[in-house]
Amino acid sequence: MMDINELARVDEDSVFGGLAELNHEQVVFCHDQATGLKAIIGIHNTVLGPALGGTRMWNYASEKEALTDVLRLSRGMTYKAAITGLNLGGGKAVIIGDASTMKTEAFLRRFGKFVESLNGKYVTAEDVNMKTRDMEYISMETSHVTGLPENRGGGGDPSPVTAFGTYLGMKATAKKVYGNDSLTGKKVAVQGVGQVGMYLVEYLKKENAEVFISDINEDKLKKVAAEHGAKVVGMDEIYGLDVDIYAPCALGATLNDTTIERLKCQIVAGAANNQLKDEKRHGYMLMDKGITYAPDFLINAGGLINVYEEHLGNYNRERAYSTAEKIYDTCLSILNLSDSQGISPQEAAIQLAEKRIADIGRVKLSR
Ligand SMILES: NC(=O)c1ccc[n+]([C@@H]2O[C@H](COP(=O)([O-])OP(=O)(O)OC[C@H]3O[C@@H](n4cnc5c(N)ncnc54)[C@H](O)[C@@H]3O)[C@@H](O)[C@H]2O)c1
Repeated sequence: MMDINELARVDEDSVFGGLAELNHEQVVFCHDQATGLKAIIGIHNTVLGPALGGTRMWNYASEKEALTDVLRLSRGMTYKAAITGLNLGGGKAVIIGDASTMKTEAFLRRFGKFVESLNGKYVTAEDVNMKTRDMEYISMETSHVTGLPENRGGGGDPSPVTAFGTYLGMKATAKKVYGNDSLTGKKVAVQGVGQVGMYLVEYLKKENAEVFISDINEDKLKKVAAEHGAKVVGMDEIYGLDVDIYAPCALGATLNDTTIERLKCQIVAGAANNQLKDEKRHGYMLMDKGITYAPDFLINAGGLINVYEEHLGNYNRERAYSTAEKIYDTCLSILNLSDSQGISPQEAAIQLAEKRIADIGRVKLSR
């Protein structure tokens, strides 16, 4: 299989090149003149189950950029579900446009009709710029939707479960690196104190870690600093801090040539998706610096676990937390595999995920 970073180099005009190289099953282009809807649904793999993944609405600079995003994101969902032991495939949708002006009821319901036309092969949920209210409109046209509000039988905000899983992944990595998983007295730099970051800070402070935070949003910084006694640092300063753990909880690609050079930590463990700018190269660059990386798609899987619980029916938050607890053991076994095989933790995680898909795929074909 081609390295994900090769995707950007696939022939500009070759849509099928991108699909074939990342092994996508199907990509659906949705267009509706009346509402102005332009969406792409990427179905990467459905061997383990229906392709569940959120819908992201973004003002993409080009259609090519939107396609690249949906291909990368849907592939990530396949691995996230597989490594977490869920019976789900990987999918994602992107809607091209301005979320602040275009999301009318008709627009969202038209998108719901497209989701419905796939007969459950793709199940949607929230992602960037999509809220539980939007899911309610989508649900008026399709039952293949999760992330509904709690008063509609849904699982509500998945962020606390994501933060819990990330915290356990961080502890498992500490166990591997320091021989015990206590974070007491450890210095942890949390980049981004949004929905996930603020809950993560709460877990860390409860365990008496020393927490440093950065964010572009001054109000969030003030609130989290006041509530949990975290120390505010500059947006750029966070990379060079003398800390034990760096937890990226804002955007992707913050682990790159420039930032890795500056890191002084022994562990990177955070919730952001696609933290490694170049999955392969930067995974190994961290290893060469002696920094242990907790694979992002594994330790941030709490949110997917939460919507999976909802998808199964009779949503039960306790069950979601108890499934998320398994992230600790899975993370440790991946770090051990990475050690024994001399490969990066990200590569080890992808290997394990692909093995589960292959094994279960054979079971499904057997008589
Ligand atoms: N919410 C979930 O359940 C969930 C699940 C899996 C993965 N994730 C990933 O975790 C990350 C955080 O998700 P969230 O739901 O907390 O999002 P959010 O939008 O609530 O929080 C992100 C925070 O990062 C801040 N930020 C943006 N750029 C920054 C920068 N350069 N430096 C410092 N802070 C910056 C924002 O101001 C915001 O407060 C995202 O990458 C998301 O894809 C979230």
